[in-house]
Amino acid sequence: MKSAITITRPDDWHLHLRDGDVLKHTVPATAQHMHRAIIMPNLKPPVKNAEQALQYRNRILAQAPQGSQFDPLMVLYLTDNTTPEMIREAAQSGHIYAAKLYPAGATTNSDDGLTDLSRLKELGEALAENNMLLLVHGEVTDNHVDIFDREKAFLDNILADLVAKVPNLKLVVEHITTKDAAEFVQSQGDNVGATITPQHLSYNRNDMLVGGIKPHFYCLPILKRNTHQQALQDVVASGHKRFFLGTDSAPHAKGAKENACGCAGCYTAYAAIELYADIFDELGCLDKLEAFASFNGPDFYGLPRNTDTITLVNEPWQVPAEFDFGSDVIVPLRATETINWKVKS
Ligand SMILES: NC(=O)N[C@@H](CC(=O)O)C(=O)O
Ligand SMILES: [Zn+2]
Ligand SMILES: [Zn+2]
Repeated sequence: MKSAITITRPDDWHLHLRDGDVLKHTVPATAQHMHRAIIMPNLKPPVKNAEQALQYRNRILAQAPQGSQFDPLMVLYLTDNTTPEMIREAAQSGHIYAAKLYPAGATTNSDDGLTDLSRLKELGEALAENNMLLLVHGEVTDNHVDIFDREKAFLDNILADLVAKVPNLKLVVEHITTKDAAEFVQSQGDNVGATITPQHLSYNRNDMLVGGIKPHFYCLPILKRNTHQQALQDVVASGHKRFFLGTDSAPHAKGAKENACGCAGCYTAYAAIELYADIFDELGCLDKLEAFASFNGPDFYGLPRNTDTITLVNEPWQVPAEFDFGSDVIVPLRATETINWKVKS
């Protein structure tokens, strides 16, 4: 068994930092080991234009630890009022790399998301022209579509068509959860990639539902059956270069998770790279960790790879039961459990 592994410094290509006082906690958690992170714009209210994105970026940078090189890569939230001109302005700002599609109603703070998906062609063309990516929360929201089928329905009914209509658009299917999504991305050309979270690699819906309902496993898209989990594990173990690290770390206060109507999202940023190292180790593919965490993301985005390294050592440690975020208490994924890998400081 390996006792240490040194990899190029990773980045997180899908992260929720939230806003306000919690930035004091969320920003250092990610900045401790990640150089860059794609910052999700689903605030209340959302980050809808370049000016709001740059202001949000400054609030994030104000909380980065002294001497940190942390670079928040900002994202525009697409609404029914987003115009190609707004996309151009965002591109010119120098800090906004992508726009995010939240089908209205699909997930946390998506109410202002796009309702008229026929506009995707026009918006996608504007993004491609400005060298920006489209990031998608890939689930349909139709009431009659079962929650476990919503990702596949989105690929079949919306995404396949968009890729065909705007083939030069770089597009990331975020936080994929199904064999269908893994196959969809593999079947596409170089402009379609995907992020995979620690929770979707580690768990399936039995973990969430057998023996009692466990709200800290509830995230969107929802955990699927074990055959889908297996397909995600297989694709990372294969080392496919269009799949990369995106934690989707999405903290919600303990009381909002342990609730009659609990919020969707798992908090993983406290140990992001360690969680993935644990999973890859268990899958017997630690040799694939560096590309997944540190090469595939920047290569897909067309950004330089990081040049420094981090070292992970095999030193088991126990995850706290809770993190104190000032006025909120956050229960992390794998609370009280043991993680085998630790970044050497
Ligand atoms: N993944 C989640 O379950 N929740 C995310 C939103 C999202 O990424 O869909 C959040 O912002 O809480
Ligand atoms: Zn999402
Ligand atoms: Zn997310």
